[in-house]
Amino acid sequence: MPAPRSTQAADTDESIREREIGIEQAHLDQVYARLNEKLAEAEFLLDEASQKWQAGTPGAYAERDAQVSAAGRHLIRLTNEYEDFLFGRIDLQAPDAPEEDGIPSQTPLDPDDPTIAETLYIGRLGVLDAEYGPLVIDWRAPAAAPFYRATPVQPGRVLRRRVIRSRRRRVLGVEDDLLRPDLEPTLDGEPVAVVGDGALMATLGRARSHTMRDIVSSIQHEQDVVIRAQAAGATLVTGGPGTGKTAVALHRAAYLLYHDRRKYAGGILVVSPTPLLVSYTEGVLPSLGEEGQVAIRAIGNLVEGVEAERYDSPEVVRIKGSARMVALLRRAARAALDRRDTPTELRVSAMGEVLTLDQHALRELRRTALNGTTPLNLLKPRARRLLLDALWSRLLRGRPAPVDRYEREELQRQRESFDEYLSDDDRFLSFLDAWWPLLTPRQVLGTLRDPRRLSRQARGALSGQEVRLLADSWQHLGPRGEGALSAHDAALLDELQTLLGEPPRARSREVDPAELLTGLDEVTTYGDRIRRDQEAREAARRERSDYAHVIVDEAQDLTPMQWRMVGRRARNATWTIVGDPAQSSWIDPAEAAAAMDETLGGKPRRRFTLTTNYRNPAEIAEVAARVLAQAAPGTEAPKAVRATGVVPRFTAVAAEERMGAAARAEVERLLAEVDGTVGIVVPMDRRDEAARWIAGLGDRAVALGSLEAKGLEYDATVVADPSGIAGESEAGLRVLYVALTRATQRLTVLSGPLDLPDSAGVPALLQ
Ligand SMILES: Nc1ncnc2c1ncn2[C@@H]1O[C@H](COP(=O)(O)OP(=O)(O)OP(=O)(O)O)[C@@H](O)[C@H]1O
Repeated sequence: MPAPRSTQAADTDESIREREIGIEQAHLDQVYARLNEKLAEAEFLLDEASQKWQAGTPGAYAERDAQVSAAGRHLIRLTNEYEDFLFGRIDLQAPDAPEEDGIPSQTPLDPDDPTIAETLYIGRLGVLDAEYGPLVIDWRAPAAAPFYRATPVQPGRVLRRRVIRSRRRRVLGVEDDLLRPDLEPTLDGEPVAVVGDGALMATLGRARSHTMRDIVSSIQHEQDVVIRAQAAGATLVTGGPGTGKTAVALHRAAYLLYHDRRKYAGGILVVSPTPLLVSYTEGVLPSLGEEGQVAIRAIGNLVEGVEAERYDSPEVVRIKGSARMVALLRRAARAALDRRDTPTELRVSAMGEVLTLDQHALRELRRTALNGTTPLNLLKPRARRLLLDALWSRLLRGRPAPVDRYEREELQRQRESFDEYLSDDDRFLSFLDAWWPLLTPRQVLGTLRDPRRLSRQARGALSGQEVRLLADSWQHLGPRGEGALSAHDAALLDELQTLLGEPPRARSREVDPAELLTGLDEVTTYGDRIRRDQEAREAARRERSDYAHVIVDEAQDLTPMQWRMVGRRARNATWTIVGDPAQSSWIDPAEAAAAMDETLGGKPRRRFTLTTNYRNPAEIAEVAARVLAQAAPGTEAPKAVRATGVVPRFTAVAAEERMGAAARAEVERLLAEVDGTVGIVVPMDRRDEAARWIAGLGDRAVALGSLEAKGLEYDATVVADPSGIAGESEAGLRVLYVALTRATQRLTVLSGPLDLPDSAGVPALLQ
């Protein structure tokens, strides 16, 4: 909160501002001079390393590559960070104790001393001057914490906090908060200057684009506590819309990497609900100097090779998401071994005899093989062994048992050559492949298109109506499961993958060392080197299935099946889980909460709540709260941090056919009123229609289905057909709450006759 301003007798506000900007400019110039030296150093290292190719030994190549890669990364970081590099300053009282383990004391020697004894600058990365003194402190370092944590109630040593706004190399402005105005702090014997109206409000008022910005210069106290919380077990964060959960989660990823890079080298996975939210948030981590170690994935794209392209109806989601699917899939996987062309008899000749296993015998063998929980594809060797045993018993049938050691040894030798002979026998081998086929998850899913088959696997788990809905949702799939899938299908595929196991892979080709050398020779330009480095990291990330830390955004929407899927990637991970039950579009939040609980197992949990809404002005938050009261009675809405004086507009059309024209007119009006983006949110089945309504209005305007709006925000939003959104499913009111909380400046609610608007155009749901 902005503190009262101290006055400076002789100077005008403007000249004080200019002078203070000049002071910060001088510091920034110093920082850039140092950064330039560092850049030159990184470039030199790159050059030097790339010239080492002549050294010729494998060791020299390895060393050269390591240097190229390290210097390249350093260079990327430096050039990335060149924008808006330095953003904060704190002026501190003298500490009561010296630093311990590099962490300065946060308590003052004398709380009533107005003298500023130390000044620290905070930026995106730490920069030391040539004498190793700190020119800029990394925002994640312990010494930077007071920049975020100090409040007038608990100022610690901070007398003045300054946010510095810069573009490229120019300081544009400063915004100060005086934490102890009662003391009238002094700097070098002069009263300290205080400029501006508070940095937070200036930030919140800025126009939004289609990508999220980092909040590194204005993280608030309660958010900072979460970002820096120790990552043991699971960190659970709840908070209403706009409280910064997504922003905090991403900054926490950057913080954890800074804090313990080695520990998190195993990678951090951020699970997001939609691809739209992934692309919206993707730029935040690079802006914080972190990207390589963090994978941000939509929940539907977590399974390698699967891109969720379809949406399921809420009724189908309810079935596919439920833990009841586990038993069904287990049965389906086993049943998939039996296909129309599965052989019903095995007939081979060995040792001069024809040996046969009939359908009954084969069925018994399969039952024995399936006993236990080993993944099916890994059971093929066991199936082979059981077949050989059974054939051997057939061969021995009627023969006398061996009587002495010599006969027993002879029999053993015969058995070995019997096994050897059949293991090479084409007939036996093609029988084995047909009788115990290696299955893919898609193949098993494909078998469930058949309602009769599905109904057999679903006995006791699903009702007849549920079986029909499920089978219908897969009718478009081909016989081997080929075709577009939904995010919920992806979780089923993942479950199947576990049930089936990875079929043994073809061995990778031996690499000719000469080929490697040619590859190195080709790496000539800086761009090549960086690209190769990035490709290698990308490949490593793709292969990764066990992360060191997993962050789940919009966790309230994960179904039990999705929790199982994410859990498989986090067996040894610590967690950060952020969400808001009042925004859940999953029909049974209690079942999902239980699934989360099971996934986390015995891991210790720490809970945090975020309470301030930084997105919606109070006027919009008030309208949303009316739906919250119905959607999640008893839930407290977060407190909006600002008001704009602009109340939401309610517009109603008398006939449904007029909805399109009215929506277009409203979007046009809002485009003229705000500088940034305008989103129109409609029920899921109207999103194509809505896209036509706003066709040609430019890329500042976007049409979204209700579920696609999750986590996103726009300068202005039109929520059309609110009762349509609320009626989409049993979770519809919560989805409407999400839709109503997307705007940073303006909101229009557009109703049709079915919304039963009153004379002021306010739909029944919001009256
Ligand atoms: N400390 C802050 N300083 C500046 N902006 C902030 C701060 N905290 C949050 N914001 C802004 O508020 C908006 C909402 O943040 P975010 O999307 O992280 O909230 P959320 O809790 O995830 O919301 P939802 O639950 O609706 O998805 C974003 O524009 C974010 O940049």
